[in-house]
Amino acid sequence: MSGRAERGLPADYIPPLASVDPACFGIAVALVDNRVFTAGNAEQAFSIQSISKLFTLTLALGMLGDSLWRRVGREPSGDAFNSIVLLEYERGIPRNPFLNAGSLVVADALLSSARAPRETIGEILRFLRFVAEDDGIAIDPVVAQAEKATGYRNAALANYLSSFGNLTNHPEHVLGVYVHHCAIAMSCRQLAMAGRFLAARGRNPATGHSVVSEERTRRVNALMMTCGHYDGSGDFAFRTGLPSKSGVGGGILAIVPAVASIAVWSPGLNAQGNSLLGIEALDILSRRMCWSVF
Ligand SMILES: NC(=O)CC[C@H](N)C(=O)O
Repeated sequence: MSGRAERGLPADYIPPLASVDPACFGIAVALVDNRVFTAGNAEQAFSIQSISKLFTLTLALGMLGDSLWRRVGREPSGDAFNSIVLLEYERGIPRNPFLNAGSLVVADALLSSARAPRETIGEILRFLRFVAEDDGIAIDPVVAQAEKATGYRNAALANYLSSFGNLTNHPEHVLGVYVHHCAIAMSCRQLAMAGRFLAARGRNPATGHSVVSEERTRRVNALMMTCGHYDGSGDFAFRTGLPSKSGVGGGILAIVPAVASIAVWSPGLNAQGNSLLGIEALDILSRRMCWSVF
């Protein structure tokens, strides 16, 4: 098999992602007993892309509670992450909050409870720094700018949502928030640390402080299991038995409830836009450690 076939190809529709070295591979495992294990390029920051959507969802649920579910569904779509077709059939209510359309609604909800896009972006970044206990986490402005300049499909989704009355802010502002949270750069170590509250029943296991309620982590984990890998979610659940969220930067955050938060990164993607080697690694790890929740 060629290297290309083994590793997949990095995303190229967001130009800076195409130039990331496909040979990179990193993994970090943060256990709820506070031990952290890393291997490979675990300290190198990469574009977390759609992994950011689980953090914006957590924040939005904290601010709006269950009223968010009037504007976005909780069902897997079986469609690509940037698909527009279902939106027409379902009258502007995205199937789930991890599809691009769904997370545009989540970004809109966050924007409505702040005053300006800049403030909302700052809030998302502060939340990530807080849960990861790491002030070094930042947005990559080159990635944000590139996605803004080339994101015609996301612009179409935002405008379409507006036509159904499911955005309350101007689509430009919602897209601004969206591309910036997708452009957050984090290492596997930082990401694994940030995911600990999902493994530790809503608490930071190091400090014992509550981040969100236990019930909310159960719900976010359930959505990750059913929708976290888009039209690859069923296969990922079948192989690993773990709630998990992928991004087109090649990162995956997987949660072993009550045990660990795992971040893995390899930029080459499979046909569904999920990290090919990342899935492979989580499959092996989950089986060897008997970490499937089933
Ligand atoms: N699956 C992803 O990571 C997609 C996120 C990317 N920012 C996009 O909107 O296309």
